[in-house]
Amino acid sequence: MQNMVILGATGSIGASTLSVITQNPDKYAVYALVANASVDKMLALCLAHQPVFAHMVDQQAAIKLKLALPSSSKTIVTSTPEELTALVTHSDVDTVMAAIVGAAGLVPTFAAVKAGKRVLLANKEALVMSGELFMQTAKASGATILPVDSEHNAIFQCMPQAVQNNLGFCDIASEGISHILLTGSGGPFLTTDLTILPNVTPDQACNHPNWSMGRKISVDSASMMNKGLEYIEARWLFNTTPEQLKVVIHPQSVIHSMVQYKDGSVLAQMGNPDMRTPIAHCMSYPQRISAGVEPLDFFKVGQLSFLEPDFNRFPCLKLAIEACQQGQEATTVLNAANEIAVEAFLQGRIKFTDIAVVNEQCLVSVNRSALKSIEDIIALDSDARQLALSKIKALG
Ligand SMILES: NC(=O)C1=CN([C@@H]2O[C@H](COP(=O)(O)OP(=O)(O)OC[C@H]3O[C@@H](n4cnc5c(N)ncnc54)[C@H](OP(=O)(O)O)[C@@H]3O)[C@@H](O)[C@H]2O)C=CC1
Ligand SMILES: CC(=O)[C@@H](O)[C@H](O)COP(=O)(O)O
Ligand SMILES: [Mn+2]
Repeated sequence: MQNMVILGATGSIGASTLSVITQNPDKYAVYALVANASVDKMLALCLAHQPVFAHMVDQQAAIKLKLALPSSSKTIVTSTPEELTALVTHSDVDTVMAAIVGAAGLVPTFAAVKAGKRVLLANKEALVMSGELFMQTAKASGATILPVDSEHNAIFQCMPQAVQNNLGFCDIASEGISHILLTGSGGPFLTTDLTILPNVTPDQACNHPNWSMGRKISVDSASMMNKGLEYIEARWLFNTTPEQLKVVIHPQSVIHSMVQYKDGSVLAQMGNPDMRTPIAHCMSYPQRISAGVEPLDFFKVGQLSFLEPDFNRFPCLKLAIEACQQGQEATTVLNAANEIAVEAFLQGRIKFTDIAVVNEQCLVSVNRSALKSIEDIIALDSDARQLALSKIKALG
């Protein structure tokens, strides 16, 4: 039996994880559920899964949850940052699903890594901000990192055992690999007339053609910043050089990524676009369990197609690839700026096309210094957020 903590339990990945747990009750137990402020969702999850702990980052939400739980409930409600660290590092915990959205996921995810847990990593922003330190810390603590993000999970599945056993420090060339092909759908605006892009609405941006996801990652898919963040994520997980990592647009999201070997072989992982597949893979690795996912029907899929990304349409992808080349400071700044810009777009304060403008302005002008610790990274993240807010204000 694996005892699990689910960071981001009320979100899309949280729901998929709990669905896989429900289908495999003999293998997994819910130790703790963690969210920010969604009291009603958390209450429903507590009643259904009866975790030992329910943690709400928002203190008012924690108070409301305590009042709403029936007196018969044994779930303990917590709320302070110290209590959250204690939860994820507790000796009873085997596995932590890291699925808080954005930079907010960094501290608890990093605590789980430092404590040597089995960490199922969906929160790509944590790796974008702290990749080098994250992988070094995992090596030192003996934590097992398993990639949940569908592309990275696909790449992982197409890698030889030696790479799977040495994430972050592998030499993929010596394993006969020439390239990783990171696939992306191109999102809802792949063929939209460029003159219309400044006027698209948040709901249109969140209307992903293939995946049902939270709003932040959905906007990132629409701008292809998601693929940029994933490019950086892949760089750290698979220790790649720029020449070893290529982005391919694949609008159907049936192939979740590929690995090209020097003998000409290309290994691809495929499946219906349903996050329960990579989640179940990570939960049971190296075994396999049922995930409740419909088998892929190739006759229904019909055609698979591939395109080269157009940086004119998707400037955020170019910015992220450039930031990855520049290093950890640049990727931390870009991630922070993007979170602020996406939130402003979702609130109707800036245009969709302004997201790339804010990101670029922050990337060129933030004051960067060497990042040696999580505290340094958080300080830079905070500065970049302030800068992004000032850039948004200046846009009018
Ligand atoms: N959805 C998907 O298919 C995929 C997602 N990912 C990654 O997984 C992560 C989660 O995405 P997704 O599930 O779509 O996001 P959602 O928006 O659906 O869920 C976000 C979760 O994070 C919680 N949260 C938000 N802010 C905080 C905070 N400050 N402290 C603690 N918890 C917080 C939310 O709690 P509350 O409800 O209380 O606000 C919620 O549980 C992201 O990093 C995303 O990039 C990666 C691949 C695929
Ligand atoms: C499901 C998942 O992993 C997402 O990150 C997904 O890849 C988003 O789709 P895009 O390929 O459009 O970014
Ligand atoms: Mn992905």
